Amino acid sequence: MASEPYTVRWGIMATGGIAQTFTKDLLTNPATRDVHDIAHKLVAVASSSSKASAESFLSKVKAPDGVKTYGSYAELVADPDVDIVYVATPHSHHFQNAMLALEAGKNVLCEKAFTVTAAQAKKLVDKAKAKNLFLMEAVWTRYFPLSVKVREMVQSGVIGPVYRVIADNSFGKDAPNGRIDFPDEHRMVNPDLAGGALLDLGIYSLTWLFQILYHCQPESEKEKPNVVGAINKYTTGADEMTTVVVQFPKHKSMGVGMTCLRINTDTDGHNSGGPAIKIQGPLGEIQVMGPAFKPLQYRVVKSDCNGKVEVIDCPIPQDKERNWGHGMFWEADECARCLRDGKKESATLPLSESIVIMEVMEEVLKQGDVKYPDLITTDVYDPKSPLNTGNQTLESEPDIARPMALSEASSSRCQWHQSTHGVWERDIDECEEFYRRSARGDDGCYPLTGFATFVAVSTADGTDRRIEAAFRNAWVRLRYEHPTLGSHIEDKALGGSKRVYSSFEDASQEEEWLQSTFKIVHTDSGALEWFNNSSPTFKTPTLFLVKAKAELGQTAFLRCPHDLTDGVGILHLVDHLFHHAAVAYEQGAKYAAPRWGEEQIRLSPCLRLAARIPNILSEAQTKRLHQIQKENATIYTQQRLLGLPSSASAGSTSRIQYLPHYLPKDVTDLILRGCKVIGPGVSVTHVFTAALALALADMQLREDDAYTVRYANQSMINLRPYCEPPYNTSSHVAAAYHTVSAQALGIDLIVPSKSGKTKADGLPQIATSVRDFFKTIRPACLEDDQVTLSPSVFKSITPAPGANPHAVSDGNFCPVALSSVGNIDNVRQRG
Ligand SMILES: NC(=O)C1=CN([C@@H]2O[C@H](COP(=O)(O)OP(=O)(O)OC[C@H]3O[C@@H](n4cnc5c(N)ncnc54)[C@H](OP(=O)(O)O)[C@@H]3O)[C@@H](O)[C@H]2O)C=CC1
Ligand SMILES: O=C1OC[C@@H](O)[C@H](O)[C@H]1O
Repeated sequence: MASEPYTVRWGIMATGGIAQTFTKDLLTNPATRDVHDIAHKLVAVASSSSKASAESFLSKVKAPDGVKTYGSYAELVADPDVDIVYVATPHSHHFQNAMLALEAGKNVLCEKAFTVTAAQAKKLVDKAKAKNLFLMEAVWTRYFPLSVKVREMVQSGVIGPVYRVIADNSFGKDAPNGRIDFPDEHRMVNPDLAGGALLDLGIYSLTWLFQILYHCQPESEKEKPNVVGAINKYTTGADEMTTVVVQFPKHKSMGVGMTCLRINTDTDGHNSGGPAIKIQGPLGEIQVMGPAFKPLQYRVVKSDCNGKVEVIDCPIPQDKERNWGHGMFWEADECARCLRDGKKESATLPLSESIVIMEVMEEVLKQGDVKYPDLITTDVYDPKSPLNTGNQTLESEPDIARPMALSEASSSRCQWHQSTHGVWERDIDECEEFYRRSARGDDGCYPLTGFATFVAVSTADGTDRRIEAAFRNAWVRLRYEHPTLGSHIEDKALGGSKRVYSSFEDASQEEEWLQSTFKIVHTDSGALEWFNNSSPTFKTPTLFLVKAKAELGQTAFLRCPHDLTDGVGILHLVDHLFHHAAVAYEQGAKYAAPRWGEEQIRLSPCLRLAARIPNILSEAQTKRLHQIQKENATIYTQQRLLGLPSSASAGSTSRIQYLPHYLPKDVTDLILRGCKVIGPGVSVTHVFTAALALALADMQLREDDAYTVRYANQSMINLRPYCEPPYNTSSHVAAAYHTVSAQALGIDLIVPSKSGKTKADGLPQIATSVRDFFKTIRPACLEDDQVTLSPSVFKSITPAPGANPHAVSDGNFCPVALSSVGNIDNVRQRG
């Protein structure tokens, strides 16, 4: 009678996609793949989000009764019934999670990519050795009988010495507008989760290069490769297309490994394009049909075969009772046999080989300038890392969903914290990054300006000096009240950007700041003319007090980088400035100077934090984002779009020109009454947007026949009211708290024919459509999509690093938008 199989007791860490697939494989009957010497038992599963997730996981995988569920990874690794932990979290988490299990004395099977850096991989290996535990990277493909057979053929010299291996593992996820069809938060493209083509998919191309060119080298001749890599980066900063050349000079061999998120290895889904992997020797080649991670067929093409290609199918055995079989059970079987035989690593993928592969990937990412955040690249183990805890504390065991948990984790980097004495810093968010990258090269920043003109009532001697002194004091006070005005963005040493604020330690520092940011300007032209034609570029918030010879009044121009405030915010700041100036003017020499060093408590957080936007979208939100992006794509692509014809901008200078329009009260009243006549809820903004579209239609070239054009635009939404207190108040107006609507507005208009009407028409109907659109995008609450999707929307329109955001790709089309700050009376609260 055959002896009882050796049974391994598994603990599953995480409840995502691959954890389910793997566990379903574990639950298949080994006899269905002709395995009788070992068996698997599922004893526990843990979710870092909640115990409920672990419970729902069990029903999804149709687990037998009696499997334990945990709401934290820490509890799983402490379970004495677990022999081995399968780590099925994103790459970003592998080092901390695997270490958590090893430290607790558990054997570990860790999903690929093993870690984010080679140093992390080495630390795991050292820990496993020190604790005498089994550790293996879950590169399941290596354990396919197909892989075993191909390695055997190579080693037996069927095609002679292998000189070259070419392998590709690419996913066709190209999407409109330069996007890739994964939300930016998805682990495939999100740098916070170590996303990118190489670590996720390219690793399989490297698996083929390595299992043939490196693994099959005799031990005594093992040669690490030279590495050359090329990377195209995606807007998130992760790699979207990567090619790796590994060269083994002593063995006269080379491998080319490719991966991409825009094109498919297998164009038609039937492998008509040929093999994903070609293993080439002088006597022929072995072709492996893709996908590289789950190959089901290989072909042997001998140089003397006269067109007779040997084709071998290797289907994955199915457990008919469970109606399942994916191919991950073979790596699980390997773990079981190693544990049974007391082996601490798998000979099929030795740990030293996993480390060399990590070194290769790290080198390629370095050559391509892909950088991951410190939190996930550190090789210092921290059991309390949010990567281990999901930011839950075991004591309270809150049952919170993942989005908030991660938001907390990454938000810790977005929180202001003191870095050195008197200096505070925090990471920036997507909104700030958008404005930062949208700056034109010749401007210091993406500028935003608020200004107001005033007339001094007094003509007494010294009034002018008193006004100057009042504005100077008011400017200092404004910065003290809104210290973020004294901050700037800079690059972090290890990638990414941060906002930095330095307080003043003495009067000379305050004076130095005033010298560079408070400017009195005397001009012979008008103030606005000076602004349009002569105002200098600036990098940090600057106040220009302009005295125009020909004008009675003076004008204060407050200029800020747009990453630091928004349209509504700058008006509030101007309002506050004038309030302080009035008080300082009144008080004269008695006006109290601020006490620096205590203002930092008023530093404003980024929008993501102020509105408590989760870092990860829920499944439903992701779906909605996708849906909206699809709808937007049709809005922007299915019609001729309305813009300024190139002739309209002929002769214009590159400087933005501000043109004031003063409407007398009777005209304003007429417009307001007209809005009401059009329909309930129709506002000036709606009517002006409609009028803008019509004016543009009037400017289009007339053709013999009338034709349809589309006015398309995404409008700005003020999110300040939806931020948490106190960020919803005017105490935090030195912060960009607005967003671009997720949905695009698309309105079709008719450009009349040459012989038709003189003007395009339909204003009431267009204004009503604009009103309806604005209704749909107005956030109902903090949890509204417009708030939650805001970072994703900003990310999707952020220019790629190094790209010129102002380059016009279509000379005939220059989009036009109307930005409205609404009723200014709402802003003027301070008199
Ligand atoms: N071998 C293979 O064929 C495949 C391997 N993989 C690998 O498996 C790993 C996981 O991939 P996959 O299952 O597709 O990913 P999923 O996003 O579907 O699942 C990941 C799981 O990790 C846990 N997790 C913990 N922290 C986070 C976080 N901050 N963000 C997201 N998830 C978190 C979650 O489980 P919980 O909330 O329960 O803790 C989540 O469900 C990756 O390393 C990937 O490379 C993926 C697909 C195929
Ligand atoms: O390991 C993997 O293989 C299959 C892919 O679908 C997945 O993205 C990747 O993680």
